[in-house]
Amino acid sequence: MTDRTAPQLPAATILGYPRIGPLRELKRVVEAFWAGHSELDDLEAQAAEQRRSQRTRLVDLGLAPDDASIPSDFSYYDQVLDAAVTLGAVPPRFAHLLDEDGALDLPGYFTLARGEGDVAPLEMTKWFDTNYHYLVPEIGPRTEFRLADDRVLRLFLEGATEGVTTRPVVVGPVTFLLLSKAVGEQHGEGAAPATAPPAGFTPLDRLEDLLPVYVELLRSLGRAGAPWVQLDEPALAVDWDVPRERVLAAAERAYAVLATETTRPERPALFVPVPYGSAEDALPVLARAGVEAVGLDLVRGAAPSPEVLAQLGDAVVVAGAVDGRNVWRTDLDAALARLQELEAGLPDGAARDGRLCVTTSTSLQHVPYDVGAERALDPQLRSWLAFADQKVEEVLALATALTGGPGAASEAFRTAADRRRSRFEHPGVRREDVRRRVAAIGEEDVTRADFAERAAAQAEVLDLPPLPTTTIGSFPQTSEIRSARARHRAGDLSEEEYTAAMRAEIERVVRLQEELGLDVLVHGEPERNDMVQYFAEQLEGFAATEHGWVQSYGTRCTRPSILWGDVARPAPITVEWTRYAASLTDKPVKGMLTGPVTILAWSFVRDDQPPADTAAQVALALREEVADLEAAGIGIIQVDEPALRELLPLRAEHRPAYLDWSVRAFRIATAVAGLRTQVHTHLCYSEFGDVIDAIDALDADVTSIEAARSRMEVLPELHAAGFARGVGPGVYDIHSPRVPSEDEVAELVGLAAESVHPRLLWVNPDCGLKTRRYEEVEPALRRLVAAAGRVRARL
Ligand code: MET
Ligand SMILES: [Zn+2]
Repeated sequence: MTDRTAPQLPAATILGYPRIGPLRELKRVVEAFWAGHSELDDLEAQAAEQRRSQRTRLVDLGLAPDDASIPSDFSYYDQVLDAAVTLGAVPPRFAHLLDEDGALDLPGYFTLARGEGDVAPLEMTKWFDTNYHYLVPEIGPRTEFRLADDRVLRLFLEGATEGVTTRPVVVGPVTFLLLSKAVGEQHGEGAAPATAPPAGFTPLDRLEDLLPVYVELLRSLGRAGAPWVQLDEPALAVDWDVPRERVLAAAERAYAVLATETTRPERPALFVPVPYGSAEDALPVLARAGVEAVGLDLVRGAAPSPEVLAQLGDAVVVAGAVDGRNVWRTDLDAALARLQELEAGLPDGAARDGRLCVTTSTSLQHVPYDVGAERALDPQLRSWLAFADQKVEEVLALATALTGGPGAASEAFRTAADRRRSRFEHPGVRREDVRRRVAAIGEEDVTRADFAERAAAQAEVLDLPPLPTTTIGSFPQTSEIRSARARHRAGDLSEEEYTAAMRAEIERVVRLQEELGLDVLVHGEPERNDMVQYFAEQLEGFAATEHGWVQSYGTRCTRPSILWGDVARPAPITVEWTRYAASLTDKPVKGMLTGPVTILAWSFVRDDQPPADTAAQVALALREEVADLEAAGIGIIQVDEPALRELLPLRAEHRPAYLDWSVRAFRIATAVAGLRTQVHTHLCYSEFGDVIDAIDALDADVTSIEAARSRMEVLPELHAAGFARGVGPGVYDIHSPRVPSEDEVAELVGLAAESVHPRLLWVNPDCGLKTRRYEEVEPALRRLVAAAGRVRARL
C-alpha cells in the first residue's frame, strides 16, 4: 500500500535537464581529458561546477531548492552506462579495470564506452525513438550484480551540501534489463567476446538477483535524507519480444520488492515515470506495487481512462504535459485542458492536494538549453520556440493554473496563444505550390523497374569486381576543413576561396581513395557540417540555430535544424561538388544525399501536421536533387536513412502506418532514378531486425548497414527475410578509435560471404569516417581493401 507519510511531490518538476553544458562545456573538458590535455581533477572540478550552475539555474527559473523538484541526472557519458556501473554489471573483458574493491574509476568508465586496444566497447544503440544513444549493458546468466559505485549518492550529497535537495534519477530495474543484451559466458579477460547466451535466456530472467542492489541503493539514499528518487521506466511504453504480461509482471514484482523491502523513511519515496509513450496498463501495476508516484507522458500517450485512474489508489499522478522532445512553445490552453480532464478522473481537488503534478513528457536532455541564446534567429521564429529553460517555465505556468484556478498564470497563457497564432498565420508555414506538387505524386512516381533488370543494366555500366569496396561517404573532418567552413560562414573567406579550399580537399580525398584501391569513390563530404543540417540550410522551410546543441552519444552533440514551414528546394545542393569529384577520376563516384526520414528524425519538426506529410515534402525536394545528379552523369546515388529504425513507433499497433509513410518517402526521393542508376542506402546505429521488410521495400539496389560490433548479426535476419539485393554489412567499427587488424576485417568479410551471395556483397565501414582521424582511417581502409582482396581471391 502506498505510504501516506510520503513527502509531497512538488506541483511542478522536470524529468531531466540537458547535461552537456550550455556551451558544450562538458564535451570540451571530457575530450580534453581523453586527449591527455587535462587532469582527472580538472575534469571532476569542472563537472561539479557545471552541476552547481545547473542547480542554480533551475532554482532561478522557479523550481524550489528544497522539495526534490530538481532532478539529479548528471552523466559523464550515458545514463544506462551509469546504471550498469552502479549495479556492478561490468562485462568480464573489462575486469582488469576494477580495483580491489571492484570499483571502476572514471578512466575505466570511459573505457567501457570507448574500448581500448583489442577490448571492444559496449555496443551502442538508440534510446527509444530518439536520436540519443545509450551503451548496451551485457547481462548473462552469471553476471554478478552488486552496488559497485556510489555516484548516485555522491551527487545527491553534493546538492544537499549546497542547499539543494535534489531528486536522484536512475534507470529503473525493468528498463535496465530490457535494454540489456543477453550474453553467455565470458571466459577470461582481454578481448575475448562473450559466447552466445543459452537458448531462451533473457536478461529479465535476472530480475530477482538485481533487485537487492536497488534496495541497497535506495537505503543509501534514504540514510542520506533523499525524500524522493526517480526510477525511469520508459521500457514499459514499448512492445518488446518478451510478452507484455511478462513485462508487466516484472514491473509489479520489481516495485513490490523495492517498496516493501524497505519502508519510508528508510528509503526515499518512489517516483516511477513511464516517458516516451503511453503505458496505460502499466500505471495500475506500479501503483498496486506500492510506488508513491507514477509518471505518464501526456504528449505521446493518451490520458488514462477514468477506470485506470480509479485503480491508482493513493499514488500521485505526475503528468508530462510539456513536450520534452520538441522546441515549440506549448499550446498551454490545450495542455491545461488535458490536465483538467485528467484531474476530473481523480479525487476532487487532486491538483491542490498534491495528487496531480505537472512535468515534462520526457527528460529535457533532448532539447537545447535556452532560446534566449539564439540571437541570430529570426525574431518571429524565435518567439515561437521553447527550449529547456522555457519549458521549465511552461511547466510552472501549467502547475500554477491547475492549482490556482482560472486567472492564475494568465499572462503566460496569453503570450503562448498569441505566439502560436502568429506562427500559423505565417505565409511560409503553408505554401500552396508545395502542397499541389505533393498531392500530384502517383504510384508510378514511386515505382522503379524490377531489381533484376536494374542489376543487369547496372552491372554493365559500372563494371565492378565482386565484393566491391567503398566507404559510406564522409572522410575525416580535419581542423583545416572545419576552420575553412567557419571562416566562410563568418565572411572571412570569400566564396571563391572557400570553393577552392573544398575542391582541394575533395581532390585529396579522391587521390587517397585511388591510392588505397577502393572501387567506388566518394567526394568525402567536407562541405557538410552535419548530414542533416547541411541539407536543411539549403532547403526552404528550415532554420538553423547557433547554440541549439543536444547530446547524441557521449560527448557527441548535434544541432538539429528547426523544420518550421513547407519545404522546397530552391536550387541544386550537392551536384557541383559531386560532379567535380567525378571529373578527377575514372572510377565511379557515389553521390551522397540524406534521406527524408533521417532529415525528419534529426530535426525538430513541426507539430501542426502529421510527419508523413512533412516527409513527403522533404522527399520531393530530394527527388529533384536525385534527378539533377543523374543528369550530371552520376551513376551511383546513395540516400542515407540511418534513422529509419529510430522513428519506429514503440507500440506495435502504430508500426505499419509508420513504415508505410517512411518507405514511401524514400521511394518518392529515389524512384526518379533510371534503370542504370544504382541507388544505395545506408543504415546504422540500430538493430534493424524489426524493420527488415521495410528495408526490402525501400527497393534500393545496395544497402550498407552497421554490423561490425555485432559481428554480422543482421545478415541471417536479412537472409531469413528473403532480402536479395546488394548489401554492404559494415566490417570496420568507426564508432571506436580502434583500428582493426586485417585478419579481423577479413574474418568479418568471410563471415558475411557465408550468408550473402558474392555478387551482392559489398565491403565497407559501418558508417561515415568524419569523426575519425586520418591516422586511424588510412590504415583501417588499407586493411579493408586488402581483406576484401583476400576473400575475393578465395571465391
Ligand atoms: N554519408 C554519411 C557519412 O558518411 C552517412 C552517415 S550515417 C550516420 O557521414
Ligand atoms: Zn551511418
